[in-house]
Amino acid sequence: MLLSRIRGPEDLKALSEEELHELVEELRSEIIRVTAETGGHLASSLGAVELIVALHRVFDSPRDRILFDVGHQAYAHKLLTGRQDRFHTLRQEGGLSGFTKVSESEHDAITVGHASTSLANALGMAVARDLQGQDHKIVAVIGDGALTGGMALAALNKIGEMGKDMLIVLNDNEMSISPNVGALAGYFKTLQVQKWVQDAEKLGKGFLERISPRLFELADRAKEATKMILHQENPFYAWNLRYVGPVDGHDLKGLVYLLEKLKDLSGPTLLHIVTKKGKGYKVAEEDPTHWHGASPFNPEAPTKKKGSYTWSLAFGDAVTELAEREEKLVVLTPAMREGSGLVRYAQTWPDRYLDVGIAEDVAVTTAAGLALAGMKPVVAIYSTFLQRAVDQVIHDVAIEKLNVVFAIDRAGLVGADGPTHHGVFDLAFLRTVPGMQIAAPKDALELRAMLTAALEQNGPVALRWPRGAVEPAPEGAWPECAWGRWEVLKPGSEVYLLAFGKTLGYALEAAGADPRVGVVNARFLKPLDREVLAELAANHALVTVEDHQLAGGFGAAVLEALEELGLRPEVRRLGLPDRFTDQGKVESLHAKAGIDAAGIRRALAELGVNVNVSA
Ligand SMILES: CC(=O)c1sc(CCOP(=O)(O)OP(=O)(O)O)c(C)[n+]1Cc1cnc(C)nc1N
Ligand SMILES: [Mg+2]
Repeated sequence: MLLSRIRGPEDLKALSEEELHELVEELRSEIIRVTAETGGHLASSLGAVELIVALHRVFDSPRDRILFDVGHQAYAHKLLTGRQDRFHTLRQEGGLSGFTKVSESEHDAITVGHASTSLANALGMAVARDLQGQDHKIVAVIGDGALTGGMALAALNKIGEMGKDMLIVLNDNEMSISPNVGALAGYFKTLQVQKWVQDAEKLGKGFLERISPRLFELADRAKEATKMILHQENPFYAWNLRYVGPVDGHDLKGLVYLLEKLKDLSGPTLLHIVTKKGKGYKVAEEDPTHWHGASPFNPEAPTKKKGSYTWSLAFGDAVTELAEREEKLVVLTPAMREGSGLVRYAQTWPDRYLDVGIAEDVAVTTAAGLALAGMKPVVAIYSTFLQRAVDQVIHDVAIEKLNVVFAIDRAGLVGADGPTHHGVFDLAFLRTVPGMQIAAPKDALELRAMLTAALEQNGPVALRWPRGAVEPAPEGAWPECAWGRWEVLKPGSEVYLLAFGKTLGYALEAAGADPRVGVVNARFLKPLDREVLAELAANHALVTVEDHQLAGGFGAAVLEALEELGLRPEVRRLGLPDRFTDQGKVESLHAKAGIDAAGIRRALAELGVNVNVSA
C-alpha cells in the first residue's frame, strides 16, 4: 500500500504522477473503509481528496498553513499527516476528532466544526505572518455552503482591502448538506458554463483548427467575450481578489500545475474548483445529502438505512400539520433542512419555508422581520448553531417582544461531533434575555402542546429537545398545554428530582418505586413554576438535573428562585461541569457527567437516600 509509506506530507514530494493517482485511490478506499465503521462526513471528504493531495504536494505543511472550513472534509488531510494509525478511532471517545483540531496535530491550523470561520482565521494568520516578518504560505479551503455564511463574506471584504498574500480555494460542489442556496450559488453555476466551455474547447480545439482556423478564431473570441461578461459581474473582483477558475477539482495534474503557479503570487487569490460531493463512491455521488453525515454502513452493499423516529421528525410532522390551520406560520432554517426534520414541511409548504443558507444570524433577524409584518415565524435551529445569533435574538427579537419561536434541536450533548456541536450553552444565554420564555417537552405530544401555545405568547419562546429517538405523537393530536406549569409525575416523602428535558427519563429510572423519591417534569425553565417549587422546597431536599452546563443552567435558575423565595432546602445540582465535553457516545458522556440514573442515585445517597436499585 502506497499510503502506508506516507508518514507525512513531505513523503508526497517524491511520488511520481502515477503514484499520486494511486494514492488518491487508496485514500478514497481508506476513507470509505473507516467511515463505514465509525460513521462520519463521507461525501464531503470523498469530494476533497484530489484537492488535499495536490495541496500537500505543493505546499509545505505545517510550515505553510492549510485551513479547512468546517473541517469535516479533511479526512484525507488526516491520513496524509501522520494519523493513519489512529484513523480508525475517528469520532470515537478518546479518538481522532471528525474535524480539524489544533490540539490533535501541528498540521491542523484551526479547530473547527462550525462553518465560515476559515477566512477570518486566515486573515489573522496573514497579518501575524507579515508583522513577524515570516514568509510561509496560507491556504484556506472553503466550501460553497460555508461561503454563504456572513462572516466568510465579511472576511473576504477585509482580505481584499488588505491585499494579504494568501490562497483561498473555493470547493464548489453545489451542495451544502442539502443543495446549496443563495444568489452566489446560482452565480457559481453560470461560471461553470465557462468550465463547460473550457471542456468543450479542449474537445473541439484541435477539431476546429483543422476544419477552419478562421472559425476557431471566431469561437475563441466568443469565449473570451463570454468570460468578460461573466467576469464583469464576478463579485470576487469587487472584493479585489484575483479569481481563477472554475477548474476541475478532481484533475490532480491540473490542480498541482495551478497551485504551483498560484502559490507565489502576491495578494489574495481565489481558486474556484468544481468537485462532485461523494466522488468515487456511487451511492454518495447519487445522494450526497444522505451520505453527508453517514451512519456506519456496509461498504460492500451500502444502503440508506431508515433511521428511528426522532425528535426532529416529531417537530417536522408537528409544524407540517400546524401550518394547515395556522396560515401565518413560516418556518426558517439555516441550512439544516434534513437535520431539523423539515423535508416534509418544505415539500408541503414551500412558500412558507425559508432556508437562508449557513446564516443563523440572518435566519433569526429574518424571523424578526416576518413577526413585525404579522407572520408567525418558527426558527428551526440547532442549539450549537444558535450561538451564532445571540445578538439577533436579543437585539432584533426580544427588545420588541416579538413572538418568534425558536425550535431548538440537538439541545444537550450530541455525541460523535464533539465539543463544537454539543448544544450545552443555550439556556445560559437565553434565560438572561428579558421576556424570553424557555421550555423543554418531555415527549412528542408535549412538543405539540408547547408549540401551539408558544405561537400565542407575547414575546419570544425557546423550545428545546435533544438529538435522538422519541415515540411519535398520534397524527392530529393537539393537546392543551398548562403553560408555565411543572408536572409532578411521582410523589416523594424526602426528596424531589427536578428534571429538565432529556434527563427526565434518567430521573424516573433513578427514583424507581422508592416512596422517598419524587420526580417532577420541570418542563418550564422560564418562567419557573415557583408555586410548585415553593411547595416542594418547604420540606424536601431537591436534586436538579439537566443536559446543559451547570453554569447558568436550569439548576442555577432554581437556586436563584429559592433565594428570592427565601427558601433553603438541601439542593444538589447535576449537569455538565465547567469544561468542554469531548466526543463520545451520548450515554457514556452522560454517565461521565453524572446526569444519568447512576449519577442521580449517587446524589440521592449524598442526601441520605439510598435507593434500592432492585426497587
Ligand atoms: C459538519 C456540519 O456541521 C455542517 S457541514 C455543512 C455544509 C457545509 O457545506 P460546504 O459546501 O461548506 O461543504 P461540503 O460538505 O463539502 O459541500 C453544514 C451546514 N453543517 C452544519 C453547520 C451549520 N451552521 C454552522 C454555523 N456550521 C455548521 N457546521
Ligand atoms: Mg459544498
